Amino acid sequence: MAKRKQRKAATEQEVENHDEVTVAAEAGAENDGHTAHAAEEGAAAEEGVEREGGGEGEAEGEEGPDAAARGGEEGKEEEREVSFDELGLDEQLKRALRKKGLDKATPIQREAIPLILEGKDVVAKAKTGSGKTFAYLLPMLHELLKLSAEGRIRKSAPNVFILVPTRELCQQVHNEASSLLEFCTSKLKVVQVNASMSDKDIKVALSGPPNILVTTPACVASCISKGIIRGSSIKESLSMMILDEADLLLSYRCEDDIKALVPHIPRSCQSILMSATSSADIEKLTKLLLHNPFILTLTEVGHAKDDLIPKNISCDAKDKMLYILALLKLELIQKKVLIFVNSIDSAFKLRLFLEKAFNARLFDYLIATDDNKSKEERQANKGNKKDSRVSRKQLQQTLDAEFGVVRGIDFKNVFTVVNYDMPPDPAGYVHRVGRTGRAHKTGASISLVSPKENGIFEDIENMLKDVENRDTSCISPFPLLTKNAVESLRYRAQDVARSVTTRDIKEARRQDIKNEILNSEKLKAHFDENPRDLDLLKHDKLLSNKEIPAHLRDVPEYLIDPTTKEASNVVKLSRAAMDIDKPRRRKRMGFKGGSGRSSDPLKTFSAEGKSRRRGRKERDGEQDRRKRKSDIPTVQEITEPPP
Ligand SMILES: Nc1ncnc2c1ncn2[C@@H]1O[C@H](COP(=O)(O)OP(=O)(O)OP(=O)(O)O)[C@@H](O)[C@H]1O
Repeated sequence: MAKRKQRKAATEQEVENHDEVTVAAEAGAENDGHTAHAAEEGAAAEEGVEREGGGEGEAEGEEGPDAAARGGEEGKEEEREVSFDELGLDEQLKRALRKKGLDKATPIQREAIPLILEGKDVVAKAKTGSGKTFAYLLPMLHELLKLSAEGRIRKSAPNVFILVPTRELCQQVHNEASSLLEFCTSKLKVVQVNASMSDKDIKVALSGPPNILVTTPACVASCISKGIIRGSSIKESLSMMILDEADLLLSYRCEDDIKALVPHIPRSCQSILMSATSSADIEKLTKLLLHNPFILTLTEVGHAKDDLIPKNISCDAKDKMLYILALLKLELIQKKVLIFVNSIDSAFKLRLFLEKAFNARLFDYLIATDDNKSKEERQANKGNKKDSRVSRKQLQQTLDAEFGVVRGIDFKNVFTVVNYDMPPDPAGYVHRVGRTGRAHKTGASISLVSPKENGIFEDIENMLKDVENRDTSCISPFPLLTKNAVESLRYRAQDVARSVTTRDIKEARRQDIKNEILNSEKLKAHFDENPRDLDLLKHDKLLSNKEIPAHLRDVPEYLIDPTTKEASNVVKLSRAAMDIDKPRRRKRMGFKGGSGRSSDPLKTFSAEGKSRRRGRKERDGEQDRRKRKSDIPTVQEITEPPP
């Protein structure tokens, strides 16, 4: 009841404050919540909300305006902190949250959890890093714990499907759910299955069956078509379906797979859609899956306003290596650093360049790609119908490679995102910079902008101005890097860059694919049956293994200009203020080095495979020791998944 009063008050505030509900005002819609979010969501959602209001009486009628208030009043709501204890969650979950050190709900959690607990279908849109995963996991687990306590769990198929676009996200969501369940005494089972697993492994994972299945639409559709999951069992058991990163699902060509699932979803199933950006795809999915959904839109969708400091540096395209070297070598940006480039070859090239420039193979820097989508999509669209199956397969692989490792992934404690290459569109920028400034944390982003990229830079600036309702630029020039500092490194950068040849890049890619193959679960059976293949693969020769030129290893003191030294000291001081270098804190923040090395790449920045680590154990130990001694910045890269 108190909750209803609170919502009612918010509604009244909103009615007085028309201009905050910009979408409704622009659409010329009436001043109520239904129209406010319906205007953004399109006719389907509007109809949905109206049906909800009309069909379920007065209480439901109150919900609509509430939605608009939540969407438009986020600035005010942000100040009202709500602890998890106030949200009526199961005691076991509250304890789990306490153990994880989480106390206050983020705005999306504060708004979405009560709605989901009320049993509503919900479309929730909130910026990247706003805590959407717990916003659905917590109420979902609450419901399952309740059913379990009452002995009402149906057991012919999973009770909950969580569908995400990529296998990396499967793993991440699975880990998040497990991290909560490990503190619960009631035994609920969560599993993740994805297309890289063999049918046999999938069957084993699904035996039981688990309560919660985290998977991709393609994988669940394939399980149904192969009879691994029976449609009739889904109808009997499924009580909730969640689509996370829903704005990306359809760009992964998942529409047909989702459609194949629809006939098996029982009418009583509660559906939740989570998204970082608004798009026509969300509307399509809403129509396809949800009944009378409650649309929850938190403003500043996709952009962190107070918790992210965006900067830019103008430079020639050919000088980008020089600039990135200057930024990292002179320690002008805060670690951890996630560097985006626009192609896999560029990622390898930059990795080899930084490895040689830093003379190290461990990593505080992570290089990621995310660009090929538009190019591949264009190609796929060009193809005729006959080719469409092949294109789709190729596209899927490419898309996995580009977004799988980046969009939606919660890289722990990334402080700085660097756009070494500018993203192809503003949405790409939102997803990239969203890897920092997550939850209640701050972060920074730095974009290296060449004259050719001025167009996209302006588009991004305009988008940010619109989001923040400002006239002036939101991205300001990066102040810490002087011309002198850059020039002092030019010779060295050119020398190292020249030493990275096309052959080196090919070799690095080959090595990477080799490691993926060696670590592939899917190929394990093949290697067991064909040990000679494994042997050949293990012992093939390196194409090139050049030493790093000794004179490029360290920047002599006299080369660093005083202003840069000062800037570097400022960064170091703030690093010290954040306690990053204290061993315990480093460990908590997922930095490598020291004991207790974790193998979770999402937490540690390590993307190394198991056997590679085993094989290099000794050398790694030596490198760790060296790293602890001198805190050498280190490099690693994310590239494509195994074929
Ligand atoms: N209430 C909270 N307090 C502090 N940290 C939180 C809270 N909720 C979630 N987090 C942490 O915030 C980070 C971001 O959460 P999450 O990945 O759910 O964001 P998201 O909104 O799904 O982002 P994206 O759209 O990029 O996927 C995670 O590391 C998570 O553990």
